[in-house]
Amino acid sequence: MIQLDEIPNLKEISDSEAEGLCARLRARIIDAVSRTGGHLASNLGTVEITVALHRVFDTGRDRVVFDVGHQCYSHKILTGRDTAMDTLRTFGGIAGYPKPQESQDDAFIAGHASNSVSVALGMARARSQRGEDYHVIALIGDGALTGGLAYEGLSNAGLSGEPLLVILNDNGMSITKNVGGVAQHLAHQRLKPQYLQFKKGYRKMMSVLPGGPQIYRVTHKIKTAIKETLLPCSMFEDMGFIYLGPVDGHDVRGLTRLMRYAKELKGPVLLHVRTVKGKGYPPAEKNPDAYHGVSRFCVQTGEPLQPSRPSFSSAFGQAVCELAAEDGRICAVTAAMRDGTGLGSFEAQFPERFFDVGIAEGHAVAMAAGMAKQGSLPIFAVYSSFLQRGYDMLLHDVAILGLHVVFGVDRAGLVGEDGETHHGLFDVAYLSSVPGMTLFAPASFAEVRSMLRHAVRKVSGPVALRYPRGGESGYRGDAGVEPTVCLKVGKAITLVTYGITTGSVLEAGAMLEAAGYAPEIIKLNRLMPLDDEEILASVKKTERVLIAEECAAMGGMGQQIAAHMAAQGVVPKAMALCNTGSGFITHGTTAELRRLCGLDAESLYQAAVEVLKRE
Ligand SMILES: Cc1ncc(C[n+]2csc(CCOP(=O)(O)OP(=O)(O)O)c2C)c(N)n1
Ligand SMILES: CC(=O)[C@@H](O)[C@H](O)COP(=O)(O)O
Ligand SMILES: [Mg+2]
Repeated sequence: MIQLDEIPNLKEISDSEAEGLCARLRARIIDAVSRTGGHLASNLGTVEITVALHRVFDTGRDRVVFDVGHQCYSHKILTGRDTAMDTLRTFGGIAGYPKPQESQDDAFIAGHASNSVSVALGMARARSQRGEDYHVIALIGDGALTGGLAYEGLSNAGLSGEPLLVILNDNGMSITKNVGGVAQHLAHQRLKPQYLQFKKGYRKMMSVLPGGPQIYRVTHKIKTAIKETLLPCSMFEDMGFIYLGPVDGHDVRGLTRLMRYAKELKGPVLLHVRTVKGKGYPPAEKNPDAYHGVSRFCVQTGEPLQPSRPSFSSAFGQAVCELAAEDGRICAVTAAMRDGTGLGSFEAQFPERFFDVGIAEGHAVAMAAGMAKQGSLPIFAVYSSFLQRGYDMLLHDVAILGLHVVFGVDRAGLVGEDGETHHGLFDVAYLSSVPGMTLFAPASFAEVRSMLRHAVRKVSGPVALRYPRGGESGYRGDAGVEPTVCLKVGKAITLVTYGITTGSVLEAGAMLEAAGYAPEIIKLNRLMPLDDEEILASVKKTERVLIAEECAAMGGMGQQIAAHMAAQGVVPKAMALCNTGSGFITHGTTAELRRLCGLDAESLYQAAVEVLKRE
């Protein structure tokens, strides 16, 4: 029996050993994720695909590009990280996505969907250009295939002539049930097992018969002509791929043979496999959406060990429902993140006004622009890091016409265990660069409600609220929608903040008070258009300022306010800009990451004391 921490050369194991290995991998994933949390259902669904991949390819040399990468746990275990799985997504532990810095077997980073074919084709082109010899594989899910970027890659790869294997893992699910015409097209693809077997045998026979290759070329042309005229073929074949499938994605024997066959084909191949998301763990098979991303849970019952808590997302979703009940123009848009953005109750109450566009954020923004132009009032709830995909549409489709589209920018700031690809650190910069954009930063559930009401009813043009993952932290007020509010009058130093950082700044203010300083605390409610009159007046009084925010330094409010101060001739004796800096931030708990970035109360207190000491 193969032990996971002593994986032999997988090229030499037998089919039955491979099946036994799959069972142990599945048990290990359930055990490890039950204790650390992470992505469960997608990893259970890709065990056989991953074992077959490792039986056929050498991932230290061949390049496997995971799409989204949330399904990489089997791969990590098979590449020497079984023990490390106990540190999954913890600060200093292994990441929940592939990371080249972690292992030579991790070909590329991952986290955002639909890029894998493009990245893989790039690798294949570099291989050809450099005259090197290794295989390139992309593993992409049917959900990721609802993202337009995937078609850009497929369209270019199909006719590239580059040997490249795209494995399409089709489980009918994105996070929730998959949507759109692509899902329907995939469902229409039927397995032609006899045809597949015949094709393989015929090709093999022709490769050994005298004159066989010439005969094969002629008959292949005839076959293709017949297929293209008489038989429906998959869009992938039309794009230029050799299409294999769909086949059973849990038959590790068959998958191994097919991948060995595909490996020998000299061109772009698409292997379409059918899997069950959550395979092998009944609670996850029954509810793959609920077990897509999980916190720690009891293996026996499948129940989470921590109760779910109220969140900014649920506050947002509830506020949208209240507004929609009063205004029939309001509709809600999601890009495959219905539950993560709190829109589940909206879909239940207003199904005809709910639009899940799949993993297609750029399309979502452009569609919302079209809706707004024609009199609807679209509210697009989207994660900050995913909205990066729609930046051009924000400018081109929404802002130039000044259309009233409302954006619920969720997961703004540090998100925690998802790490670099998912932290929402750039939205302050990219949203405040959009002409005409109104940008609010609610710091409490109550402010989500009041700011959203204002955004829907009183603001014209593009308007966004940015709010964090999870719940409130230390501040529960409702400062309304005035640009700024003074939370505490003082004279020693001006502390400026907004959003989730308000809690830590209030704590740091109390620590300063206890140390004999009297800080003045001003909270920004509205970031854009910037109105910092109250801040400048305060800095003129205190002559010292610290601006704390949970976003990247570049393009943050600290830089914008500092520039405005300078332009107004307000020059403080000392200033500190506290933010997440100019790099990417690793994974860990948000508390650990805030300490790492100096955005926890103690760090902010120390930074303020430094400012106070400077003459
Ligand atoms: C650009 C982008 N938008 C949204 C997400 C959130 N997300 C992560 S996994 C997922 C569903 C992926 O579905 P699929 O590719 O079919 O993989 P499966 O989980 O079914 O294995 C989504 C929407 C993302 N990672 N990237
Ligand atoms: C893989 C992916 O992108 C999503 O599953 C993401 O991890 C969800 O993040 P939340 O847990 O913050 O909803
Ligand atoms: Mg899927």
